[in-house]
Amino acid sequence: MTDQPILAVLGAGSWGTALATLAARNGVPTRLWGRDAAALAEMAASHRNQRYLPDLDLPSGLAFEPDLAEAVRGATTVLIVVPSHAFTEMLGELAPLLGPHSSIAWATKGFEPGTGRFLHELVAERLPGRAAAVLTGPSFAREVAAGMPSAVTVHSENEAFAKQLAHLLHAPNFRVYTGNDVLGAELGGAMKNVLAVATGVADGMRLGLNARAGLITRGMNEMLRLGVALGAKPETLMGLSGLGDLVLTCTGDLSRNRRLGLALGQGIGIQEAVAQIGQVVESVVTANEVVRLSDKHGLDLPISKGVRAVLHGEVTPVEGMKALMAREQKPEYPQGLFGTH
Ligand SMILES: NC(=O)C1=CN([C@@H]2O[C@H](COP(=O)(O)OP(=O)(O)OC[C@H]3O[C@@H](n4cnc5c(N)ncnc54)[C@H](O)[C@@H]3O)[C@@H](O)[C@H]2O)C=CC1
Ligand SMILES: O=C(CO)COP(=O)(O)O
Repeated sequence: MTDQPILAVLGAGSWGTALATLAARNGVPTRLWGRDAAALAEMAASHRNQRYLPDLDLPSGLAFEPDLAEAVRGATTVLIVVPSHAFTEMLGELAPLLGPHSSIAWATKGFEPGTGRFLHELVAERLPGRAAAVLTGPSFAREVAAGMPSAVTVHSENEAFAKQLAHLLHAPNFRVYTGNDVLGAELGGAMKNVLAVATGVADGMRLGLNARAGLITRGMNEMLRLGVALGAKPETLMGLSGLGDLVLTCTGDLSRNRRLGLALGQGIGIQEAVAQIGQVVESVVTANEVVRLSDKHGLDLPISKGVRAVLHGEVTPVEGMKALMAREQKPEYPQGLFGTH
């Protein structure tokens, strides 16, 4: 790491564009790469990301680079913000292009589809020996772009890198905390997308505010049980990356995952709902991976399982909600809050 940071942001959707804008506004030389060269050229000409964040003025200090090799050349930090289904491929493309001093961060939320592997595991395997960090927390791109107050967190085993990345992005209305629990931070950010579908479904079916609060709380219980089984710190799960993002995504109609649930609860089919949203809806793949992980660890996560079953058309939203309510009566915490007693 040098004293002169250069940031490359990979992924020119709503979140990549918002994060690149924050860094550029902080005076950090920042390049935004996307796979659509025409869209980047249009952004450079108009200083707008018309498709994803049409109201945001893109700062003049932000460079748009369609060539991946050029985008990452000499970058001190490469921040990946592509959808989780594209993450492995992105790492493969990056591996031969990165200079020795580039650290890696990601703001993607999810797992590797089909394997349930965490993104930090993929980074360690494909880009070994580099400082690595995840940026996550409750942050709708649209609100961040509008300059509305937000708080997020950066987790890394490398404390210096966590602080450095936080510093690049921290701004008067964008508080960036730091921590060292990468797995816990990733788990919360991924699982909340699945749980947001559940509350969306209930709200779409007009089941009421009690149902929503019950689902959020029992969803938090699922996050804690899976997280602790995998080695996450409970405080991470109770923080911005877990509880914080769970509350945001389960209650905020800007959430695409919640909107998917709302549509399903209103009887709209999944393909039509995803097409209407027109952006990444991570729960569609993440639900499979949460169930895969919980099965592997012998845990029963009924809400996450129900969401997966509804997304696959195996049960209707009505059947899914009935099944949750029909479960056996039991203590709220049979093994203590964190499964330890
Ligand atoms: N939008 C938000 O408020 C937030 C999003 N995130 C996460 O950031 C990640 C990206 O999401 P958004 O920017 O919101 O998505 P988006 O739907 O706004 O944009 C997706 C972007 O990814 C690009 N893309 C799709 N497939 C690709 C591929 N194979 N290779 C390279 N680029 C590809 C698209 O061209 C587009 O530019 C997701 O994991 C999401 O959960 C995290 C926090 C906030
Ligand atoms: O991760 C997010 C906010 O923190 C964005 O949520 P959605 O992907 O559901 O829109």
